[in-house]
Amino acid sequence: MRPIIAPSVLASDFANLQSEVEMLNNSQADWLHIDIMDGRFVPNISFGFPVMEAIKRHAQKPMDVHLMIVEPELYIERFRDAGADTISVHIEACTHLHRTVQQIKATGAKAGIAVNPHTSVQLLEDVIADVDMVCLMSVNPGFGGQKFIENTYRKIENLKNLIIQRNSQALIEIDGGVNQDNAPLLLEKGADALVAGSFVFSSPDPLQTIADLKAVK
Ligand SMILES: O=C(CO)[C@@H](O)[C@H](O)COP(=O)(O)O
Ligand SMILES: [Co+2]
Repeated sequence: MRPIIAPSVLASDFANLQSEVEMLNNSQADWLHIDIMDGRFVPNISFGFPVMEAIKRHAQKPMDVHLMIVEPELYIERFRDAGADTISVHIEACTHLHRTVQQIKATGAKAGIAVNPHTSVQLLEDVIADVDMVCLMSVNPGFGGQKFIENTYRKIENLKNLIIQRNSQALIEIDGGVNQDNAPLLLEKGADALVAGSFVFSSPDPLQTIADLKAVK
């Protein structure tokens, strides 16, 4: 199976957001990855609802929204209204994770759980059957352009085993430092979806870079 490619709009040129989104529409990207940072869960602030709605007005592909915010349960419906197709919340930010997953699904969005590099995937044991996706962070969240953490390969294996054991349909998404060099092994270990920000938008030809990632086996 060819990977799902989800370029992260965080790395795009915000002064030319419409043309960046149109480039993604014309590319082989499957999803638009939307990074929401609140300056509390992570030490950075990205953008909020008005920008997301502006992206949605031009996007012709599903929006994969990665919430790096505390108390995400307060904003799930608003992110859905702003155009989210998948909403991922961090396990580290949710006291009542099971409830928040049900809340996301009740909006009609797909539910994802994002997991920081230090967090064991075993903590997902009792919720994995309920989710559509697990977003494994392969950098510490908060910034684009960071170095990929190698331990991610082992975590994919552990997560894949858990998904099989629990008869879950969850997709495995890898987020942070993804490039053409690490993509083959990520897919071999069991990744389904690859987020790529700086690798795509800093490349001389983003359309070709996305096509090259899509072609990785
Ligand atoms: O969630 C995050 C960072 O917190 C990511 O989605 C990054 O935005 C991916 O960017 P690169 O590491 O590919 O530059
Ligand atoms: Co992200």
